[in-house]
Amino acid sequence: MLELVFTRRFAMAHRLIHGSSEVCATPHGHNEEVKIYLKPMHPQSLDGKMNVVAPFHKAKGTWHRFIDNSVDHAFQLAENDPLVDWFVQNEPRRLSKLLITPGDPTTELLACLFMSKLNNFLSAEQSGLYCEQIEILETPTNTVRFTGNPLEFIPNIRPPEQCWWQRADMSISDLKS
Ligand SMILES: Nc1nc2c(c(=O)[nH]1)N=C([C@H](O)[C@H](O)COP(=O)(O)OP(=O)(O)OP(=O)(O)O)CN2
Repeated sequence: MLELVFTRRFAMAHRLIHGSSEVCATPHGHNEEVKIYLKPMHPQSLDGKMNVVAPFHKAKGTWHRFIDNSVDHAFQLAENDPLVDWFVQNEPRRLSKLLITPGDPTTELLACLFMSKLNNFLSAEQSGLYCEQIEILETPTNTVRFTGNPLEFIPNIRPPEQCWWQRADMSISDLKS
């Protein structure tokens, strides 16, 4: 089976407030890498002319725009983190750079949210591709890999239309900014 694999880097900050790691309750940042593995929905042999599964720029274009313009330098916060309200009150112009998650923004959750978002992009573009696996390197020594249906792993607390990871747009929260 032929598979396309793309890697993108991004800077981020987050904090984990629900007790998994005391040091991570202080806002801190990482330079992370996200690696996506794309497969054709209907695999075919190469055609003897173009010989591509899909042109790279078509397969990765929207995803890389999302990572570069929305995710890069975003501050990832749990939706019940009091810092969200702080930004609403004090720096509303920065709300578009808050990435809001149902519970702590761990790398496990991000992997599931990102795969869901990516599959919405690929489906909306009728690319004929789907993301079969995703890896996020949070640090050089910690990686999370996910395969499967992300919606079975994401805490499901709101209707789909109120979940940014289920929309094929550039949003990273459901805040009104
Ligand atoms: N299961 C998870 N555990 C932790 C996560 C996570 O996303 N999922 N995240 C963190 C923190 O973000 C922390 O900053 C990174 O973890 P840590 O192991 O402290 O990172 P190091 O680079 O210091 O790793 P070393 O290889 O031990 O130097 C914590 N836990």
